[in-house]
Amino acid sequence: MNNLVSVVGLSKKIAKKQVLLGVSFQLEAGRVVGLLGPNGSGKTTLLKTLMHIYQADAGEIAIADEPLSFASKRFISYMPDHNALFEWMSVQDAIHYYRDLFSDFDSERASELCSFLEIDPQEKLGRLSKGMKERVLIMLTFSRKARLYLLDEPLGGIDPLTRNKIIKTILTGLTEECTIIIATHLVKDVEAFLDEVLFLHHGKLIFSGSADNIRSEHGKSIEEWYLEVYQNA
Ligand SMILES: Nc1ncnc2c1ncn2[C@@H]1O[C@H](COP(=O)(O)OP(=O)(O)OP(=O)(O)O)[C@@H](O)[C@H]1O
Repeated sequence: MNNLVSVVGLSKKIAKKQVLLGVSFQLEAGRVVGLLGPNGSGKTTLLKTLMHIYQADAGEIAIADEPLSFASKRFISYMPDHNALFEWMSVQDAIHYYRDLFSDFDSERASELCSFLEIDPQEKLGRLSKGMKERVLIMLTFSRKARLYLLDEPLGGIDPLTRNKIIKTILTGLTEECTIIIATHLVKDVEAFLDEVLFLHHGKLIFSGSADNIRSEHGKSIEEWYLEVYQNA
């Protein structure tokens, strides 16, 4: 099977700090991938580089067999780790904003997700709690029919009920044509539904592999394996 994402030798410096160094990995379509690592390990920087917000200093990135360029954004749906929308907007305004920006935006799906996630489209974003803002962002992200979904800490600081709804939304968004990358340090919260993992440590990829192999070859949960790999890094 062809790779949907190919990253070879990716390096990136920010403000003279080497944030990513020689990162290489390949991902097939139809996978949920955990981009895991402690605070400051480079997860957000890697997602922003895949989203073409940051330019790599070195390395090659290809998405769906095309070298990464500004045009790649047409098939990448990105959920940032904070609300990047305007506080004065209503949810409905945000839906219209996304619909105008992205030709793959599915308004019917947005409406279904608003119902499922119990989002009131008339509500102003500035008045929503953190958990409700996360629901709005996940609704917008998965209302697009993208090939690659990049989610930055989608479960950080939210209650278990909201977390379950967000996880269900992520899993119903998975098709054979797309891949979902979830950046998080909350390994336990995501490990049950990951197909692959990437472990980042001080900007280097110190482990990549399939979740099934970790369980069968090493006889460990992903969290146990994560702790062991980082203790020895
Ligand atoms: N704009 C910036 N200016 C200076 N340093 C930066 C900037 N952005 C990131 N860094 C540094 O790069 C490193 C990696 O940051 P990054 O946000 O990618 O890590 P992360 O794994 O996503 O962390 P977290 O889990 O805390 O969100 C950190 O040491 C951070 O301080």
